Amino acid sequence: MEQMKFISASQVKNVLTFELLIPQMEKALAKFSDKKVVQPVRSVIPVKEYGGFFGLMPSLCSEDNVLATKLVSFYPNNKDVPTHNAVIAMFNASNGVPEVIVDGEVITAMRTAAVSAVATKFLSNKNPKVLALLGSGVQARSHYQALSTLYKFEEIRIWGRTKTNVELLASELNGIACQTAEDAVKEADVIVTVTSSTIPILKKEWVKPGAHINAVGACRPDWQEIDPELMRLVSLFVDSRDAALTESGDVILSKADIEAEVGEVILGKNGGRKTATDVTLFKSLGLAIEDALSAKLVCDLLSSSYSS
Ligand SMILES: NC(=O)C1=CN([C@@H]2O[C@H](COP(=O)(O)OP(=O)(O)OC[C@H]3O[C@@H](n4cnc5c(N)ncnc54)[C@H](O)[C@@H]3O)[C@@H](O)[C@H]2O)C=CC1
Ligand SMILES: O=C([O-])C1=[NH+]CCC1
Repeated sequence: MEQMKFISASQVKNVLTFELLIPQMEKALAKFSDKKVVQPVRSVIPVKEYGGFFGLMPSLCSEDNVLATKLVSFYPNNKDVPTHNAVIAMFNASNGVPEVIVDGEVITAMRTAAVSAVATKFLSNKNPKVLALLGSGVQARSHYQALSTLYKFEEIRIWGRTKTNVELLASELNGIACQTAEDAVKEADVIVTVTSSTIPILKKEWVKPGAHINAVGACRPDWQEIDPELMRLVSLFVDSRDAALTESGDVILSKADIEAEVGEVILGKNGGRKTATDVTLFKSLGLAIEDALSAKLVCDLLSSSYSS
């Protein structure tokens, strides 16, 4: 057997851009909702001693000849190493031989934000001007970059649990560090929740009519980021219905009705936002096919850069 290749985080960073990734994630969401992907809801085992979790995310998309699995850990209490770590193992779909291991840290950071950018493109009102970020970690930075690929925001408002991190991020993004989550979101057209909170941090009363929310944290059935009353008010879109009903505390505990998968909106099977004053919310949990198609894109970009 040929020696298996390894693609490092810095190699991923060198070739992957949001301009390339956002359209790829649009295709991933559409293929998923068009049932072109074989993918079980991820299995997750808690690592109770350390407050961590370990997830297995396999997927097959025969039309792209992609057979892969992401292995991802999330340890929200980590201090000196990243809280999310991953590898993506790519197998040859025609004979089952493993071919490439791709570092999954940068892919997880970028593909999650690229997916939120796609959801925002299909669900938000046109020309959003004020962006609010609740959280100041890896995904907050990545979401700013992905959304700024599509929109020119006039104001970036940031709130988080740790004041110094919020101030640092605000100075990096030329944004406004807010004292409270309410201050950050009350004028916002697009709101992104990217925290490791397990209890609601975004309240219904603060959100202006017409806003769009990307709710990205709270990936356990007993964790929440969003006030249940807000969940019941919004038009709710998800990446996967099955995953939302299995993994999302925000969906399960609020008993909010799911309007559609974002992939169904992309495919034209659902009309998305109904009125300019609706509040739309995309509940993101992360799909294995997003990782598989991102890793394929990285492999294709690297092989074209070697051959040119
Ligand atoms: N939907 C998806 O596909 C993905 C979701 N995620 C989720 O997104 C969230 C953010 O991830 P990262 O930015 O990579 O993590 P990170 O560790 O870099 O940042 C986490 C942020 O949450 C804040 N935080 C932690 N506990 C909090 C609390 N109780 N209240 C308020 N803020 C709190 C931290 O101060 C920090 O700003 C996590 O919940 C993570 O699991 C991450 C990757 C993919
Ligand atoms: O899709 C993903 O990689 C994750 N979703 C929540 C934590 C990690």
